[in-house]
Amino acid sequence: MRTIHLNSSNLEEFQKDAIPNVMALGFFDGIHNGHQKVIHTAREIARKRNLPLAVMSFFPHPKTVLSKDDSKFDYLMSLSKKSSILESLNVDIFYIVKFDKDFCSLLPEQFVSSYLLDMQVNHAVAGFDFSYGHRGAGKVDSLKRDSGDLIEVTKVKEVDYQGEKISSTWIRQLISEGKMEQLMSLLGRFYETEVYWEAGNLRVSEHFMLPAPGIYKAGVTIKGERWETEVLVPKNRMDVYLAEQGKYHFLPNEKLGIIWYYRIPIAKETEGENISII
Ligand SMILES: Cc1cc2nc3c(=O)[nH]c(=O)nc-3n(C[C@H](O)[C@H](O)[C@H](O)COP(=O)(O)O)c2cc1C
Ligand SMILES: Nc1ncnc2c1ncn2[C@@H]1O[C@H](COP(=O)(O)OP(=O)(O)OP(=O)(O)O)[C@@H](O)[C@H]1O
Repeated sequence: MRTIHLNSSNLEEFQKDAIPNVMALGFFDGIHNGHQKVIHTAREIARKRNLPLAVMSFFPHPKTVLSKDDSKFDYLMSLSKKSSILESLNVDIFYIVKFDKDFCSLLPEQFVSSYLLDMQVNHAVAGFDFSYGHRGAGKVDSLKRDSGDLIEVTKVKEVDYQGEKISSTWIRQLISEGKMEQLMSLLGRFYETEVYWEAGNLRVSEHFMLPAPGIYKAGVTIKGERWETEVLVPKNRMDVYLAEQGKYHFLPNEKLGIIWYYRIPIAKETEGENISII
């Protein structure tokens, strides 16, 4: 899979380089079951039309550019984690478009012309609520018209769970409430946080979330190895502590994956205490 960072200054070079493709569109933070439906639909069309499958996503998240509130945005995964999952879904080209003030002021037709038609998109696939162009004025139902009827469009119906739309926002909320056991139904897997060893602590990597403070049953993965243990998330939600952490010898900046299963209920009286499982 080729990963290409697109922006207004290198766009022309990649327009020249582009080949006819089928493209899935959206931010895809977490690559949940709704996102997977969009990507699988696009992959099926690409296979039938014997064209490469592209995914076009944006970075940073539109909300960090559009909203006045500059509080930290809770990404579910880093771009490299998103890239490795897209590769496992047999995506051929992953475009990451720089989402900045200039980009977000593009009119819908301008976005379709420069980022889809000029990038040789023959067939676009997006979910029912995908929006594009200034103020999100472009909707998936207007995409074919905005392309002058040159792009075939497939709209993916809402994928819901118990009647609610599966969304990255819902997943962020469940993680912040520590309801990790519910994520399998929305993500199709347990949520995994990347952490790294620094100066005697396991710190959360950028663009990953930690669950609410508490003690969790979790899987730990490092260099292909995996074992089950308990993991403490303290109130500062910056570091994590593995049960019997002292017995491991991690290298500086060594990365681990924490796969969260469920929060272990603890008796009320010990709630506030400095729980030591180390
Ligand atoms: C080229 C382009 C420009 C966009 N400009 C805006 C914008 O000015 N305002 C906006 O609210 N959304 C804009 N969006 C839509 C955002 O990508 C996002 O879908 C929208 O903010 C709704 O977010 P949601 O996924 O949380 O519903 C733009 C999208 C694209 C592809
Ligand atoms: N539950 C869903 N069912 C069908 N399509 C979806 C679903 N959720 C998102 N999509 C589609 O997947 C693509 C990526 O979605 P995107 O990440 O932009 O939105 P989201 O998952 O709703 O995230 P957020 O909650 O942050 O807005 C878009 O085309 C969107 O329409």
